[in-house]
Amino acid sequence: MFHLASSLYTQYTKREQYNVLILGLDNAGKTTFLEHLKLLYATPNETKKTEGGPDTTETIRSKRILPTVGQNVATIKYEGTDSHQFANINLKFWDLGGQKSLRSMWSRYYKSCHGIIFIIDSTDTERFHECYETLMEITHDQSWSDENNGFDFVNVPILMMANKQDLPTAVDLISLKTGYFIDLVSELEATDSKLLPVSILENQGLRESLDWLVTRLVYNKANKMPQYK
Ligand SMILES: Nc1nc2c(ncn2[C@@H]2O[C@H](COP(=O)(O)OP(=O)(O)OP(=O)(O)O)[C@@H](O)[C@H]2O)c(=O)[nH]1
Ligand SMILES: [Mg+2]
Repeated sequence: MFHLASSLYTQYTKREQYNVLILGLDNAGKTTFLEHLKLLYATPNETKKTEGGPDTTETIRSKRILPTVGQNVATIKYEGTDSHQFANINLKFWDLGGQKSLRSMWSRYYKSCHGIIFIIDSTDTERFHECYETLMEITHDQSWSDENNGFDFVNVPILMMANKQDLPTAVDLISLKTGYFIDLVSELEATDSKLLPVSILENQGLRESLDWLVTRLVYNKANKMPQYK
């Protein structure tokens, strides 16, 4: 009885926290994305920002973002587009360096993550195959295997963001799905995944992307319990 009461108390007074990894090749836009999120959403210790908020695009453009060596971490208070849905959720993001020599470090974070955001530079057609191979390595990594649960494959939702859609050379979503990434779409069929077009720099599609991810994180709770903070 005490356990039941205490777990109900926790559920109603604490926020759920989900850990999300931001992965992708170097120059995809991962750190730019994290910087945008920090401007778009309040942090757990802040109150809600003023109506309208800062102009994220101009603020981000004025920042000099260097290639990441190591990690950037930030936690935000999630607010869905529909404010009644999914209240009391924190998202903790890890933005990891995407250079080839740094990718072997990613798997250390898989066990503790609840979801993955994989960012693709939609203009970098020469490296689409590398994107595909990198995603396949992530989903088949042995760190996911868990004898207790019988998993030997990725068991968290994967949101792929086809970034830099503001540029004229960007490949659009349909062409990506039916052309360059057709194998990817069929390989990931059984996985909880989605490919969405975005422009991080222009702040296009970011809230919608997070809404999809949060819905899936909550749906996957039975496999990966959130932390309560
Ligand atoms: N045009 C355009 N440029 C973008 C967009 N998002 C990011 N960039 C640019 O892409 C470049 C790389 O961005 P980063 O955020 O540093 O990329 P990263 O994925 O963190 O790279 P690593 O840290 O090396 O793994 C920067 O010059 C950004 O301004 C976008 O939506 N549109
Ligand atoms: Mg970076």
